[in-house]
Amino acid sequence: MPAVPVVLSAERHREAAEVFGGAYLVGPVTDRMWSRSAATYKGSTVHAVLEDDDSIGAVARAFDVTLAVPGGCVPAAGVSSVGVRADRRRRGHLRSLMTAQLEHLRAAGAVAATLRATEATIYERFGYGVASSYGTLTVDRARARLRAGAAPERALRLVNPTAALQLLPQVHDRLVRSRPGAISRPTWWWTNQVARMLDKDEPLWVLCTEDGDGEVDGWVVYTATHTDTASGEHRAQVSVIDLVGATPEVELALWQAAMAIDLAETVVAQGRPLDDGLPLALVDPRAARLSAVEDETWLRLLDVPTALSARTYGSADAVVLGVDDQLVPGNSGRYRVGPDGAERTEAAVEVEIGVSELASVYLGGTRFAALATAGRVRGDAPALRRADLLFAADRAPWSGTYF
Ligand SMILES: CC(=O)SCCNC(=O)CCNC(=O)[C@H](O)C(C)(C)COP(=O)(O)OP(=O)(O)OC[C@H]1O[C@@H](n2cnc3c(N)ncnc32)[C@H](O)[C@@H]1OP(=O)(O)O
Repeated sequence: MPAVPVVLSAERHREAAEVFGGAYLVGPVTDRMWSRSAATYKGSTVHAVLEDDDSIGAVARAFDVTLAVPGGCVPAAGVSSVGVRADRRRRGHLRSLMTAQLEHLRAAGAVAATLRATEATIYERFGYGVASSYGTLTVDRARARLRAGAAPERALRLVNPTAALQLLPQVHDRLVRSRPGAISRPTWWWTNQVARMLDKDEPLWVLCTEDGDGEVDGWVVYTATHTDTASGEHRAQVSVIDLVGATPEVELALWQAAMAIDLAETVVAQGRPLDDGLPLALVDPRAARLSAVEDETWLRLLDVPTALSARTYGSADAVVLGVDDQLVPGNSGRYRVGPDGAERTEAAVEVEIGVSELASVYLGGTRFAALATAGRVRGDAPALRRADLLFAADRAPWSGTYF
C-alpha cells in the first residue's frame, strides 16, 4: 500500500516538478525553466506520495478555475502535472493521488475537475469522461473566400505582444463565458504560454477586434514560418496560437483577418472547436479542413447535485437519471432533470448512467443515444431522446485553453 499523499509545501515544489519532468520525459528542470514554472506551482495545490526515504514518488497538481457550463458557470479545478517516478509505477500511486486530490477538491468546493490526458485509457476509472474535443483547421488561403454577408466588418488593432500580455487577461474570462467548457485562465497560464514564445525570440503578432466602443472583443495570436516556393518566392505558413472572440461573428471576423495576411499560403490553427464557424462561411468549404480531431476536456463531476443544478436545459419532458459513482458514493442516486432544472427524486429510473458518462454528456458534446449504442448507458429510446433534447447546448463544448 503506498503512503497516503500529502500536500507539499512550496519548498518542495521544484522537487515535484523534477518528478513530473522525469515522468513526462522532458528531463531535468533547469533554472530558466523553473523561473517560469515556479509561479505555476505556487498557484496550485500539489499532492505527492512520499517514499520511506522521504523522496517524492508521485505528484499531481490542481489549480482553481471557473468552468463555463450551458447557461452558467461553476467553480472547478484544473488538474495537471500528474506523474509517477519510473521506479514506482503500477503499485497504486496514481490511484492514491487521484483519491486524495478528489477529496481535497470536493472539500474546497470545486464542483468539477478538468484535465488534458496524455493517454485516453488512464482517467475513466477515476470518473473522468471526455466532455469536449478539438481539431486542427487548415486553411488554403488561395481558395478561401468568405461568402457575402458573413463576418461583418470590424475594426482591427495590432497590439504589441508585451502589451497584449497585460490587455488580454483582463478580458478573456468575460469573453468566453458563453462557450460551455471554457475555463478562466490563471495569470501564470499567460506568462507560460505567451511569454515563453517571446523568450524564444519567435515572431508573434496579436491582432485584436474592437466593438463599437473601441473595446477589445476578440483576438488572434499568430506566428509564421517561412516556406519559400521552388522559384524562390517568399511565402509563409501562418500558425494561429489563440483565436478567441466574444461571439461566433467576432470569431469569423478574426478568421477573415487571419486569411487576409499577405504572403501566407496556409493558415493552420490547432485545437479548434468542432463547430468552428469558418467552413460553413466559405464559398468553397473544402478550403478549410478539420483534421486530427481528438479529446480535449476530460471532465470529472465532483459534486453531481450541484453540477446538475448549475446548468440550464432544453425543452422536453423531464427524464429520471440513475447515476452511479463508485468513488464518491454520495453522488450516486436518482435525479429528475427537466427544463426547470434538476433535483434528487425517488421516481423510477429511466436512464442508467455512470459518473464518467455523465461528464461526457454534461456540456452537451456527447449524445446519450450514442453512449447507449456503445453499451455505456441504459434506457429506452424515448427516454434517451428526451435526455438528448434536455442536455443539448447551443454551442459545441470547447475549452480552448491547453494546460
Ligand atoms: C493530467 C495529466 O497530467 S496527464 C499526465 C499523466 N502522466 C503521464 O502520462 C506520465 C507518464 N506516466 C506515469 O507517470 C504513470 O505511468 C501514470 C501516472 C500514468 C500511472 O501511474 P501508476 O502509479 O503506475 O498508476 P497506478 O498503479 O495507480 O494505476 C492505477 C490504475 O491505472 C491503470 N494505469 C496506470 N497507468 C496506465 C496507463 N498508462 N494506461 C492505462 N492504464 C493505466 C493501472 O493499470 C491501474 O488500473 P486498475 O485500478 O484498474 O488496477
